[in-house]
Amino acid sequence: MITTVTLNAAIDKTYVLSDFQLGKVSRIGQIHAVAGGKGINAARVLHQLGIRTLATGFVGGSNGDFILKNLDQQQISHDFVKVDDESRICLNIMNASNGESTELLEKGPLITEQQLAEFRQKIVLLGQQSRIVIFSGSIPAGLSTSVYAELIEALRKTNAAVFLDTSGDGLIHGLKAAPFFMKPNEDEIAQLTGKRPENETELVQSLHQLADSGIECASVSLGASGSMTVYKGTIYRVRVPSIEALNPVGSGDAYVAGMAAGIYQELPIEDCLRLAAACGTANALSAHAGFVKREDVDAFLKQIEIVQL
Ligand SMILES: Nc1ncnc2c1ncn2[C@@H]1O[C@H](COP(=O)(O)OP(=O)(O)OP(=O)(O)O)[C@@H](O)[C@H]1O
Ligand SMILES: O=P(O)(O)OC[C@@]1(O)O[C@H](CO)[C@@H](O)[C@@H]1O
Repeated sequence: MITTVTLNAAIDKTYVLSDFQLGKVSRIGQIHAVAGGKGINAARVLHQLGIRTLATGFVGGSNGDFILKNLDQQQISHDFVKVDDESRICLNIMNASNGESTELLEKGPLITEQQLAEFRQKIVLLGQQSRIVIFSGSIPAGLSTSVYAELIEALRKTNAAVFLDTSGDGLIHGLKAAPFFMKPNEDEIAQLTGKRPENETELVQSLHQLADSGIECASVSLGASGSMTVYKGTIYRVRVPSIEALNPVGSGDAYVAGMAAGIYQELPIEDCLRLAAACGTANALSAHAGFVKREDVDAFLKQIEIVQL
């Protein structure tokens, strides 16, 4: 089983507008609301790939009830700690006239020490039953920025391989706990190494820097330009087909899910990278974050180019 952790679960609301202008009244055409947050998105993609998955983390209030009901409707197994405060809403405003998306992300509920202790116990039990545990997304109020590092340490006594996909101080602390896999984007690699890579040579240097700090596998995702990965000291450059992206929000989560699915199925590393990239690209074809169609993934698998540098 693969367990995904979403400490800051959300209702992901997407408004599709024919033309969005700041400072003007807009009436919404299409509305879509779904259980979200990065770990839940990854769980949905894993489920769509047919991998046994369980989603955990914290949910609260009526938004939390919506999230659990929506996961049930999608037949995604879950085991969340319930909190008193309200889970957040993350709003994505899609401007159909130019394809731009604007994200408004609430900070999420307050988590108490006691609720964190309950979660710590749960994740260790789930870690014992999982081959992979994926930690994704922002850290809700009340929790320290070292929470991912602490939870990764708690999982050390299990055999689960840990994936970490977050940003800011949580990412910087998390790196010190040496997860098996990380997927920073270009902004996040700059937070980790202190320098934004300006070209491929600098990107390679940044990846070697991550490997030197004890990460077995790290991918920097580059949106439509694909990704670059270091695995056991070797660098892989992955290029993706050019597509008419509808909504790339959640492509990073789909990439992480594809990578986890590959490692879970013990595929060779190049096939893991192919599956990760195909899932990321397939997600960009969907209007909603964390959705892929199996036929799109299969079609893209044949079009991904990988070279060892
Ligand atoms: N426009 C696109 N065209 C083709 N593939 C894409 C596109 N956008 C994303 N991808 C695929 O998805 C992967 C991850 O995307 P991206 O780099 O945007 O992640 P991210 O910044 O973490 O996204 P998010 O935080 O919204 O989940 C890319 O490496 C690529 O394989
Ligand atoms: O605030 P976080 O946890 O960093 O990001 C939350 C979020 O923007 O990420 C997903 C896309 O990757 C969305 O489903 C969700 O709304």
